[in-house]
Amino acid sequence: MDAPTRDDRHELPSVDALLADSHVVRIPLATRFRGLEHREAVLLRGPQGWAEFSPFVEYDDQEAATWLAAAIATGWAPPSTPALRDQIPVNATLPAVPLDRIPAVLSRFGECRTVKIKVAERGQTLADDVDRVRETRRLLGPAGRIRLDANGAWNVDEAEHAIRELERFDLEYVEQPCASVAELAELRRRIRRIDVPIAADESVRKASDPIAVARADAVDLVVIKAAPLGGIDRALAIVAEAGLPAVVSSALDTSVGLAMGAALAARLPELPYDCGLGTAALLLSDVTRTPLIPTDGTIPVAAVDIDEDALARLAAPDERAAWWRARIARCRELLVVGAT
Ligand SMILES: O=C(O)CCC(=O)C1=CC=C[C@@H](O)[C@@H]1C(=O)O
Ligand SMILES: [Mg+2]
Repeated sequence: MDAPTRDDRHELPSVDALLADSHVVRIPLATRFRGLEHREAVLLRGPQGWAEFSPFVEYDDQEAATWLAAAIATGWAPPSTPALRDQIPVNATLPAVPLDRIPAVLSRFGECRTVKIKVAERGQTLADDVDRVRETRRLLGPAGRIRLDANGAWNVDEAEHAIRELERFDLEYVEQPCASVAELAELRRRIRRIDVPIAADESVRKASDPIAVARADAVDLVVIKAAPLGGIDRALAIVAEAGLPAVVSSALDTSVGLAMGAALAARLPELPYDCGLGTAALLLSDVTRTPLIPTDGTIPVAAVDIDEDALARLAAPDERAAWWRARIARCRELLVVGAT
């Protein structure tokens, strides 16, 4: 699979065109997630509508350029395939919070039947994970679905041990239990007898070859994120080539980025799992008056109406805005180089 460079259906917009109607926002999170208390993002208005550029600040320009390709594909090119559905079932996402905070965090997501729980958090133990999963199962009841995400933090022995401890809570799947494709393959071989599927996330979105994990037969399903994979068309191509069931998930985006995720989920031929697109519930504010917070466990597939007042209210400090604009210019340059 080639890295995304430029889309043949549109010229790469100039830096001036990209920044002409751009707004850098800094949004407080309701719950610390991924070590973050604020989420920074740039909203860009292209001829096709609003797009989001929000690679995490620690990512290098090469990795961030793929997110810019996704934003350009959204704001500057019409979708190339039709949507197949207009509502997307989503999961609640539970950060590694203390037990007494679980009900408050889950209540932000409304009536979701599925919860993804973060495990293997730095500074915590397996006992903390067991307690968090047990409490969530108690709150959700036996019909609810529970999936875990370890963000690659376990080695193979730790992952095997943890999954054997946690499987009694009835797990839908475990996302990225180990970091490398080789470890995932080894883990999958070891736990073959217990019925806990393994999903790849970082092994898809951060890999130079996003199909390698599927080719190695190392996982049962893939997690797909539109922004880090260069946009909807490229993500659809990756799912088709991987030949595995896919879960569309967010990058902790604003509702504009979530709308791109929903548009991707709407275009997958099959959608067997609830998607990780409920994360507007983790933000204390958003760039629209109608944020994509789940209602009855779903979000709609639709463009988002931007609230200009919110853009002003959430505007990032000047030095952060300048940093993001410079980043966009550098990333665009990388897309130009990649295209020649
Ligand atoms: O999948 C979900 O339920 C929500 C999205 C989510 O978990 C993530 C969003 C952004 C960054 C990641 O650390 C994290 C993930 O690893 O999947
Ligand atoms: Mg993940």
